[in-house]
Amino acid sequence: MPSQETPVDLSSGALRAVSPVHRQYMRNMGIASSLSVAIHSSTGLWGLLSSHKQNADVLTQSGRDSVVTLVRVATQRLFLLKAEAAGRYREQIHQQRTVLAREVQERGPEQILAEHAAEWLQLFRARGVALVYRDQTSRHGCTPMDSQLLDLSTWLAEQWRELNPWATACLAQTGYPKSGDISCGCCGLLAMPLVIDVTTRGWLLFFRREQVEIIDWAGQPRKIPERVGDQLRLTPRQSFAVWREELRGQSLAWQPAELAAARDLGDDLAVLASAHEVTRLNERLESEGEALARANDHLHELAITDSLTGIMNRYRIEHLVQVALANAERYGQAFSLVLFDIDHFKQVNDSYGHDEGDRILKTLVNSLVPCLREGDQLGRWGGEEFMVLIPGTHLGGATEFAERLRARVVATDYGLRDPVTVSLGVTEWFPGDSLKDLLVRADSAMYRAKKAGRNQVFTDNSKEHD
Ligand SMILES: Nc1nc2c(ncn2[C@@H]2O[C@H](COP(=O)(O)OP(=O)(O)OP(=O)(O)O)[C@@H](O)[C@H]2O)c(=O)[nH]1
Repeated sequence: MPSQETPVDLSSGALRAVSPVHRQYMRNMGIASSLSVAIHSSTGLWGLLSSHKQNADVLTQSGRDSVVTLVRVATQRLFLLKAEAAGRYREQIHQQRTVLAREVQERGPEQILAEHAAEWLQLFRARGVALVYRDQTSRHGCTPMDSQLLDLSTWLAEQWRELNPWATACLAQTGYPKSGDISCGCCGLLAMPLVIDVTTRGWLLFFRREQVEIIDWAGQPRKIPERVGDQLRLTPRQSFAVWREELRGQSLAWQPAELAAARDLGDDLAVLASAHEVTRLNERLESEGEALARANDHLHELAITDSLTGIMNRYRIEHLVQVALANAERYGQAFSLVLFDIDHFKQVNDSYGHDEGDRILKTLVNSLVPCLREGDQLGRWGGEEFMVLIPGTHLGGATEFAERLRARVVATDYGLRDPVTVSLGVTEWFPGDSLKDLLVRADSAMYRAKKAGRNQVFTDNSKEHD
């Protein structure tokens, strides 16, 4: 045979020399003939059927072929059973995914896990399942504690950047530094990374407890090398006496089908989690938007309202007069203004106090509001001075209205010894008027009413005579 670097694969060779180690083994075991048939699965050597005989015996070709055929038939049956079991498992996982697909976005991943935990524990032959994301944990069954789960997921995120599941039957052998702190007895971990959004990662974690495995070998299976001269030689097993091996610190191994199932369920859970996040975010934005709109309305209301009397403030009534002016210029819509001021209000304050003065202001406003027609606008011009904008009304009608206001003020009971009266100035819009023109005329009319003895209505129609 030509010398070469790599050993020659003789697995399918029918006739080949028996290795010296095997001959030694046969001598050790006191056997003179042996027959071994390899069992291959799609992924490689799966097992070996081995039989021995004490006396030397030559198996005929047909005898050998029969044994090989029998092994093949049995192997096929075995793999068929395994494939059926895998099919049933896939079907169960498929059912779980169908259920998840029907989940509504109102339910968070924690709730979904809580509902399915029992089934998933059974499907994954696990003792505990946990979900870790956004520094929150939710767990079911036998799992490490919350702080340990957070620590474990941080470590996993550093170690495992892939989007496939990561699994071990023995956490202590993975290099996880805090595996000794985990006291729940779980040593097997299947961890599926969840991609919730660009920045948020989570973990779906399944835990298995230690499973002490006792294996009875036909003889010590490990071949121990022995030094012969300056060479190392393998010493094959010495007898068929049962050699018992006890495997500790390991969980059941995670099967490829279980890893695939964890990936499918994890992906579904991640999709549900991100859909849930989007729904929550929208709800929050909506309610924040509504709160903001309410706050804006409130601010606007505050900005245009007189805090003492609750009617419009000067800013607002002045704005409305400007709007009326623009409409009057464009469409010729008439309007009038009444400006009035409480007479000797300083005396009211001086005699009864400022609080009492405030009360008079409020009482006066309340008594006047019922006199207003729809469209009339009453505002506080400042201090004890008020303005009424009367749309669609000429000077005559506005003067009658002002007179009614005056009479109403006098007729109102303020609970004071002295009567409360107002002096009123009335003016009407004329084409070409500016806001200032209107205000000057209304003010001068009111001033003349004061001058004439107060508690009177005066008009300023000076423009009419211009
Ligand atoms: N209580 C109270 N008083 C106010 C308020 N705003 C203005 N005043 C008072 O109203 C009074 C107005 O006094 P003056 O401008 O001298 O006028 P008057 O006493 O009403 O006299 P005439 O206008 O000439 O009839 C002052 O004493 C102000 O302090 C207010 O919101 N509350």
